[in-house]
Amino acid sequence: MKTILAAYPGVLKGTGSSILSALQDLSVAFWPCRYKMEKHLQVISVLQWVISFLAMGAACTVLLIYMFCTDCWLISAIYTAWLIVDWNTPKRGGRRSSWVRNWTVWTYFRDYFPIRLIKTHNLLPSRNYIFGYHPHGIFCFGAFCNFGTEATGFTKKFPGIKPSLATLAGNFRMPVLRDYLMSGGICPVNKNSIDYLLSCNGTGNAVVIVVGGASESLQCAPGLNTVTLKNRKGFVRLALQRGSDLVPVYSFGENDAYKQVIFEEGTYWRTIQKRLQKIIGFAPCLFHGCGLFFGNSWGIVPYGNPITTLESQSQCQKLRIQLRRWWTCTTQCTSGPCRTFLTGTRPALA
Ligand SMILES: CCCCCCCC/C=C\CCCCCCCC(=O)SCCNC(=O)CCNC(=O)[C@H](O)C(C)(C)COP(=O)(O)OP(=O)(O)OC[C@H]1O[C@@H](n2cnc3c(N)ncnc32)[C@H](O)[C@@H]1OP(=O)(O)O
Ligand SMILES: CCCCCCCC/C=C\CCCCCCCC(=O)OC[C@@H](CO)OC(=O)CCCCCCC/C=C\CCCCCCCC
Repeated sequence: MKTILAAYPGVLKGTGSSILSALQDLSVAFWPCRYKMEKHLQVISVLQWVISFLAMGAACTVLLIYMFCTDCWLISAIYTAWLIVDWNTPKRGGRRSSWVRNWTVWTYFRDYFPIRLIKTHNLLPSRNYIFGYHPHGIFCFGAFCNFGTEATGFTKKFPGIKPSLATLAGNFRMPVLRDYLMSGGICPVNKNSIDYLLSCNGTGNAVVIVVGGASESLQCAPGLNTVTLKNRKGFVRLALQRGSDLVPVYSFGENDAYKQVIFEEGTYWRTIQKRLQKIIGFAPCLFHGCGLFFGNSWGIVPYGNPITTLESQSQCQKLRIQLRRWWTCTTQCTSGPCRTFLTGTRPALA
């Protein structure tokens, strides 16, 4: 504000200088309050989301069951009936709400880090896409903000493309959370849900898969860019089977949101973490961010480090040519890794 006011001193010379100094005093008086208010709103926006991520599913489930034991049992009964009727909606394209995706709270969420989405190539609404997103980080802030909301302007940058961020199917068994997730266009990450979007939902679909998944979140720490990709071929197989294009997406800074105690492979705690992850689906990461009131204290508020998400060129054109050669060679060989590939249906290579 001061810079703008100072930019016009020539215009307000003489009698105007007292007005200018009064305006500058006024702006100084209000400016820190406005700036602080913005920062507080940003922290609250991120904190409410992290608490929702961690506790909304469990909390709503407990509340629904508890309400059955109160005078409000009818509300629980009606919602439960709705849940049964609506059970498969998440796997059938969900229920996206542009109103929820455009909530102002997501702009404060974006500005906290800040999160930026950089477009490098156009995408065609006549095609379907699988975005391979990396890295997971702890809570996939970049994936959620860019593809679960309109805060970074996805629809403006990619007109005609509908992003569907894929997350663990277990989330869609949680009352209220399932509806909240679907409003952001978020869908289950299982095969039949992705298949539906790529083959029964028209074109212009972009299914965003955080390829490394929960196991990749166990590898994240500030400054590290470890991705879990080696044995992950399912998303490629799906793209080939459905004739969709693959788009690599990388979020620089995603791993800088929290600090994590990373246990060495083979140690007792690492084994416990991986076993738990297999059982419960999500990764029991030992992480911390900063506190709510004191900057140097520990808490679940992420560190405000920039997250820059880069959407790269659709790789399918190159991939198609390579795979055409690979497919030709595999159909002539009957042993080795090719057999694995041969068991899949023939990719729809154009
Ligand atoms: C405006 C709305 C506001 C709402 C706000 C609400 C509050 C916030 C609350 C809530 C969170 C919001 C959401 C944030 C974002 C979260 C992001 C995630 O959830 S990342 C986890 C999902 N990504 C994966 O699991 C990747 C791996 N999965 C896949 O690629 C696909 O599932 C698929 C079908 C392509 C897998 O194909 P294949 O079965 O051939 O598997 P192959 O590519 O060989 O990879 C094997 C790995 O994939 C896992 N996998 C396979 N199917 C899976 C499935 N259905 N679910 C989970 N993992 C699966 C396996 O466990 C294995 O992982 P192993 O190596 O053991 O750690
Ligand atoms: C101020 C209030 C804060 C509320 C804190 C409640 C604590 C709840 C503890 C554990 C529940 C965590 C539920 C996580 C739900 C995950 C939903 C999801 O979709 O995750 C996606 C998944 C794959 O992408 O993401 C991850 O796996 C990344 C890690 C998620 C962070 C989980 C951190 C849990 C930390 C410790 C858990 C301790 C072990 C819990 C055992 C539970 C036994 C049933």
